[in-house]
Amino acid sequence: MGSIKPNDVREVKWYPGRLNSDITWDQARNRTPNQISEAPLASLVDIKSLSTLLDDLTLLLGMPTALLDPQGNILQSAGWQRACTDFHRATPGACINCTESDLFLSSHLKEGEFIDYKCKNGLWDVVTPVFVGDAHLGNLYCGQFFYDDDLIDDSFFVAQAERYGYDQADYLAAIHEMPRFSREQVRRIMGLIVGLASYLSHLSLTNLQLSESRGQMETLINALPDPVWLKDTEGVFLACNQAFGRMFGAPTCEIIGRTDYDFTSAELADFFRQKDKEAIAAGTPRVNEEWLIHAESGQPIFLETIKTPMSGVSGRAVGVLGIGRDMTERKRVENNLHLMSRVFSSSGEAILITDADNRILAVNREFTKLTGYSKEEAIGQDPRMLSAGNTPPETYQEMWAALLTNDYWQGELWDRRKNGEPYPKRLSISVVRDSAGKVVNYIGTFEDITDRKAAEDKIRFLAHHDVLTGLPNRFSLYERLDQGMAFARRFEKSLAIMLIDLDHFKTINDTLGHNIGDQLLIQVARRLQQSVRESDIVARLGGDEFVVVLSGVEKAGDGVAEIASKVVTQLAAPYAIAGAELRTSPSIGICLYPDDATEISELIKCADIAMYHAKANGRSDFQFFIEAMRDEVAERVTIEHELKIALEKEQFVLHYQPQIEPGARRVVGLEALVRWQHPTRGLVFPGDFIALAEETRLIVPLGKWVLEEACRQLKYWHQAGYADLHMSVNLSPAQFHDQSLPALVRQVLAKFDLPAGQLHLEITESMAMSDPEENIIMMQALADIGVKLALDDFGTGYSSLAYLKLFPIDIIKIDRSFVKDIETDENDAAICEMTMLLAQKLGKQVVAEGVETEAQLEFVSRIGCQWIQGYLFSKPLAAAVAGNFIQGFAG
Ligand SMILES: Nc1nc2c(ncn2[C@@H]2O[C@H](COP(=O)(O)O[C@H]3[C@@H](O)[C@H](n4cnc5c(=O)[nH]c(N)nc54)O[C@@H]3COP(=O)(O)O)[C@@H](O)[C@H]2O)c(=O)[nH]1
Repeated sequence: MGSIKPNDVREVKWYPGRLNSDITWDQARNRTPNQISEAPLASLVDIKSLSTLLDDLTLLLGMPTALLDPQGNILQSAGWQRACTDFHRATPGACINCTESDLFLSSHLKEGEFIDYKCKNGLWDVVTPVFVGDAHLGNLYCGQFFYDDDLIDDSFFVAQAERYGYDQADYLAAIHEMPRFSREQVRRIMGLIVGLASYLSHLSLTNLQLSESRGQMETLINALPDPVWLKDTEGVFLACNQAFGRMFGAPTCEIIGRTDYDFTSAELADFFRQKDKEAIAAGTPRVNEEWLIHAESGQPIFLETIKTPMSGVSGRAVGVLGIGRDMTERKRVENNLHLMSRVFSSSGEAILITDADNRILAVNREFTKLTGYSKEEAIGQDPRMLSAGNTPPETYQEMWAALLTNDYWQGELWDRRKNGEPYPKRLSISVVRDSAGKVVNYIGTFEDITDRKAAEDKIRFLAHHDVLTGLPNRFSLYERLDQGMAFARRFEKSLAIMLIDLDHFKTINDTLGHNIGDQLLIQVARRLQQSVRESDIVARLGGDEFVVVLSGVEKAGDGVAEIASKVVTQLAAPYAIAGAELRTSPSIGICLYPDDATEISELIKCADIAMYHAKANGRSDFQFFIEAMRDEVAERVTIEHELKIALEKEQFVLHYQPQIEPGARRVVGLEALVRWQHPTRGLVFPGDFIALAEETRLIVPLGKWVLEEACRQLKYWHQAGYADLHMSVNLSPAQFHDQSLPALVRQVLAKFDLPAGQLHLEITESMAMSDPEENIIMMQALADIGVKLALDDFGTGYSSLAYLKLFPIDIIKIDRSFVKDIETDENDAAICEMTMLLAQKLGKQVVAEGVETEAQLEFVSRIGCQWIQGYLFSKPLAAAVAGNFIQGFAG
């Protein structure tokens, strides 16, 4: 050891103290500087906890101590204030110089070595390094002493005092008070300090290793895709990985220290807690299955967790380790498989699965039920075993082609059950391929379509046929007619279209019942079929309308009339139905394709017009369509239009035909008969427009006008002194069925203040019999008003006597067709007599219509007819003329 050379830090630095026994200063100086640890000491050791240790050590040693990092930053120190003295500490730059030298010195030391050196202030410091492995973590210092063999050169300290402006005396006194140690003492002290350094090295190393292994562990568990967590026995999270954090929707650092209750519903947290407790209580790993919502994805996940209880050193439970595995996909697959197997076994369709070589691998219950083959019988077989052998080979070719290109085929085949019974089936085949596109399986599903086919056939039949007669319906007729027309065009032939309507069928239906009507229609259909060739068409359009289409007709329509005549004869022959003999007759309209029309709808229209003419000409006959009829139709359209205008412009007038009581030679009443004062055609009679007005329902406003006008006129005559006169007004079917009729009658009677009994309302017999039970209600409503009801055209409408008794009618008008030939036709005379007898029996008044001759008058008077209406006395007269007639007749 040399003497102290003051002032120069560097010099001070190069004044070597003594290294520990094995190393010389020069040796230390020539070493490679220590590598500085990247891990700061403060992160490896709890520096604060060293504070007490250094304090105690300083007290014990009588020397200040300090722990510095490799850069010279003081991490912890004790006693330096005293040791350095206020003077030294107050010296700017002094410490820095010291630190620099410390750094240099210590960085060249190895673990376990120490070195002493004299500081700029002339005092000694000793330093030893702290290592972690080869890396230099920091230095432990102690110092600020003199060796006992130091010669204290006061001049050095005086110069120092001067240099730094210290009080010289004080400074020298302080210097002389500084501790003095023998080298042996310092060596021993340093043994302690080196030991402490070694302890810190080991502690740092341990902590570093611990932190490294923790880091590795974290990397490891964070790399796991499955959630992993650690809880204490209270359910507080001690650790978890990032997968777990994602599941709970929080970073791991926020989860640690908290519980399930902070992240899930209380119910779920209770469940987790319970399962944790069970695992801890069991002392062995427990597996649970849990559904929860994954916070990050928002999707429900199915988690299989293994909860392993953890024990401390003492063996006591300290917590539970949880490892979860997201089994959602597997669960979904499981569920799907379960579902598929249920679908397979409980499917209402038969299912068979084959391998790529078309050998049956599996069949379901429905397969066995449908085919009769058990699973055992079917497995291993080719599905051809099911074939009935009558499916065309093209069907199979088409099937395999579709499977090859589309992986799917659907179609209908004929198979045979095990018991030999053939049946039609609807089969769907799907091809299953592996990821390489190779066929693995064929899945066939099929059902027995016997019932469906039968239903389809039935529906097809019903769609094309009339249910009652089994004849082709309108739809089918049009289809066949279309084909027939094409055929006729090709072979230059004609078609004859006959539209057949049964005369008075409605009356038969209404009086004898629908059942009888239906029987009649069935028999008519059979007769029609028997009347023509099989190649001809017989169809029913609905109601009592039939169509017969004769094919292969020569251009001129030759032979059609003969067939039509035959049909009339056939249908007019009596029918035996329900033990009774029934009669009807047809009215037939005939047109020719292509002469009359080339469109189906137009042909039917032509036949209809012709049929209408056949009816108008007296029924039970046929009528060919002629071009002039088309004009009539056009005329009807014109009249309809003109009728509307006539109503608006009040072009109608009433004529009145007197009704006479011949014995008393007085006019008892008048019948109001409407006429149309047409602007160009003159006076038009009701026969030319009433039917059309009825069809178009214009009769309702017209009838209302007639009723009002007739009552107005009656009131006029009453006021003129003929208060006993009654007025007869005709009611059309449309008027009669209008529910507001009674109200209208009341209103009109009230308007003209007429006694109800002097208004007679005439309804035709056929109208009354069209729906007798329903009509009685309206008749009664009118009778209740007090008006009198007359049954017009009696004898023409097939009255049922039973109903006649029930009708609340007062008057019967014998139709003029019976009166006309009363003198010559015994039948007519008999009908008139019978009507009279019946009326007397029922207490009804009788009016004879159409009395034109004295003889007729004499006859009807003789049989007891009270009132007479006819040209013999007067034609219908305009109001003024009728007034004169009343006056003149009475006179
Ligand atoms: N709903 C309504 N129908 C009405 C109305 N006015 C008339 N009619 C109906 O028109 C039918 C024809 O009437 P019309 O041409 O006026 O003929 C009537 C008489 O002129 C005719 N008649 C009377 N006596 C004779 C006769 O001796 N010989 C002969 N050839 N004809 C005669 O009879 C018709 C009256 O018959 P009826 O009504 O049955 O008493 C007519 O039948 C009415 O139905 C109307 O306003 N509304």
